[in-house]
Amino acid sequence: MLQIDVNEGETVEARRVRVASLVREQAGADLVVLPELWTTGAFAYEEFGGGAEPLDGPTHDVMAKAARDAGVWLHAGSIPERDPDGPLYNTSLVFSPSGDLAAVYRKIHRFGFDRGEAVLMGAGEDLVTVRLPDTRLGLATCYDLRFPELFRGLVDAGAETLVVPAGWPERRRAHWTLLAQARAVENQAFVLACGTAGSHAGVPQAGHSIVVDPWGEVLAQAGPGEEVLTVDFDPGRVAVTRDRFPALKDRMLGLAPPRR
Ligand SMILES: NC(=O)CCC(=O)C(=O)O
Repeated sequence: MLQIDVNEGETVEARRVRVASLVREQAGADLVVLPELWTTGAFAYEEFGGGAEPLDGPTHDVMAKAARDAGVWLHAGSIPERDPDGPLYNTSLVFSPSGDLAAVYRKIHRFGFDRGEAVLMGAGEDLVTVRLPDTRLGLATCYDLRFPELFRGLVDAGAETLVVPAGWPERRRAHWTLLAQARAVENQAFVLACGTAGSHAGVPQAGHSIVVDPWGEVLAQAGPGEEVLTVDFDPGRVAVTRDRFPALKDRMLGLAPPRR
């Protein structure tokens, strides 16, 4: 996971080139993950319009090439997407090792309540999973981490590794670690939660990207600054955990609401 520093002292163009080179350095990895809105910064609301790009825009092109050059699956984090026929979206892109766009996920839960992303961007409507050779990824973005029903939907669709690019603020770092572990334990899945470092629009970022296993153990956690967090895990542990402790099979679906 590449925990990118999103300070304002760097242009979007320079950051794209720098991040592409970091991706290339990961040749030999199976999967590389980037954070949410790392081009503009997740809280740089004024930059969303100017920084927005179509799905086949410059970030797509640079990241497709980086994935191909490195020969890795690449979750390229998210971009502010300009849909020619609609609003902006906070959209994640996943590339195969041959550089093909394998999946697109538009963030479903927008952050900001009555301001920021919540009013500037449209809400995605579709759950997205991606088949990799050894696991199925389930895609979510940042604030989505607070909504367990989204993750249950991904698990029902076969997800075993839940990938959460984020731009999580330092102020709520305790929630970040707790929620990443909760989503892993309740879904008996790996959680790869990749945040940003630095500060933008006056919002210090939490960093502390985290990898949690299906038993809720933290396999690796980054510090506060820019960092490449490398972790080795066996995706087969999901099936073993679900088999030995089959709590997911005890779900009681369709419970009736209380009578009064
Ligand atoms: N970019 C985001 O979705 C921020 C989410 C956040 O700050 C929170 O859930 O807390």
